[in-house]
Amino acid sequence: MNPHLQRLYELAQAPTRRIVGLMSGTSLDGLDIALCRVSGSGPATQVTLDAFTTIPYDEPIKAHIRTIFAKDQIEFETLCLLNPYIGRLHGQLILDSLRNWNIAPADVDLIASHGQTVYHAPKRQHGRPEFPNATLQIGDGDHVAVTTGIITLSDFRQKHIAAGGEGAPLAVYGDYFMFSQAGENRILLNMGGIANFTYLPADEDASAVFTTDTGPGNTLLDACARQFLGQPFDADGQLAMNGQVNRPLLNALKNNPFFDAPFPKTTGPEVFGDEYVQSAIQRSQAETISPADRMATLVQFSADTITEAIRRVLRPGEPYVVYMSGGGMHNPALTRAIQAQLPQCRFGRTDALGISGDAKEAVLFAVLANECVMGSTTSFGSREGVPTVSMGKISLPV
Ligand SMILES: Nc1ncnc2c1ncn2[C@@H]1O[C@H](COP(=O)(O)OP(=O)(O)OP(=O)(O)O)[C@@H](O)[C@H]1O
Ligand SMILES: CC(=O)N[C@H]1[C@@H]2OC[C@@H](O2)[C@@H](O)[C@@H]1O[C@H](C)C(=O)O
Repeated sequence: MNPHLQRLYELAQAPTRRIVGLMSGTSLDGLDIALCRVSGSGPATQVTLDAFTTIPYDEPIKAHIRTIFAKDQIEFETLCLLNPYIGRLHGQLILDSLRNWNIAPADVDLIASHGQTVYHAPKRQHGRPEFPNATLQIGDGDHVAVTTGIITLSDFRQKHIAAGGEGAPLAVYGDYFMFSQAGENRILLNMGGIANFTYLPADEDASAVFTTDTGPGNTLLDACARQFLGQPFDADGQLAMNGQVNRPLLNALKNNPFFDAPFPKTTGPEVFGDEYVQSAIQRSQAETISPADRMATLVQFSADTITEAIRRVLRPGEPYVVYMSGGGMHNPALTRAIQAQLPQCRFGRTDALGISGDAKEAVLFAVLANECVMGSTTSFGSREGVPTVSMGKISLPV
């Protein structure tokens, strides 16, 4: 028997698995690496986050990824080259981090690798009835496994699509297991490049639980910061807080059928990118507004679409707690605008629940890898978009 298959068999029976979860999201800011200990499975999952780091991508890497990222037309050679390149890069960054943490690679049981999303195309978006939902993550798991010598699970989203989902959001699987709490209505709000939230009702009814994207989180704010500040993001919302919301532009930005579509739904920078903003600016004749006003309006756009989505699940008179995660929780212009519109909710961060909001998505993939190895599949009822399925492909190091 292949000794790695034997190892997987033993891991599934061990009380705890040490899993490195990876996430590199739509912000292209870098690779999130979460060193986790995971025990149990399904709703009995317990996670301890032992270490976490974000390793920023250097500018040449960001530039390479941007040449193909969320674009309809690309140079095929670049896509082909980046697939193994990113896998090896991620493998190397894991080895560097383990060295910093004084952990030997042999003491890590599994890597759970999300890869880099380069294109996301649910049916609603591509509109071609003969084709299914589709999404593409690169950074092949075989390269991660061979570079590190650690069994690697990767490419989680394809199985979700194969089983009837859109390939995202997958957060529901981790959020329900880690954060559902009887007696408290919870909203887990993640503000990355794209924002999403998970609804966790106080009665813990799995069939009512779901995660949905709401639209842009930071992606348009970051593009505006690159253009006007020459910075990767508007640090602490400084530019936004010096501007005024331009109502005609805000209304033009909000005029998109995605926002009225039923939950759960997904989107990406393929829709909400530079061209989207340019078109809204032209339609609202906002060409001459200041950079600060543009940033303030984009922040309001993210905040309005997030809060309008969340309000659709709130029952009048009931208390809710919103636990924030993702880089957007560090932008006070965004968080204040959101809080002002949800007086029915108390706000905190997932840190208060034991998992840092910066690490939450990387931890999610460790949980998904654990589910795959443990063979557990929790039913979320018959809701479309949340199939009962395990996810991840297994790459062996030799
Ligand atoms: N101090 C700060 N002030 C303002 N914005 C910040 C700050 N810190 C982080 N951010 C925002 O957070 C972003 C990074 O967020 P995050 O790492 O959650 O994105 P991601 O993982 O790429 O997202 P996704 O969930 O879409 O995959 C930055 O690009 C920036 O917009
Ligand atoms: C296709 C893709 O990579 N989607 C990401 C992205 O980043 C946030 C949002 O859009 C979410 O749908 C998803 O990631 C999280 C981890 C998810 O699947 O839950």
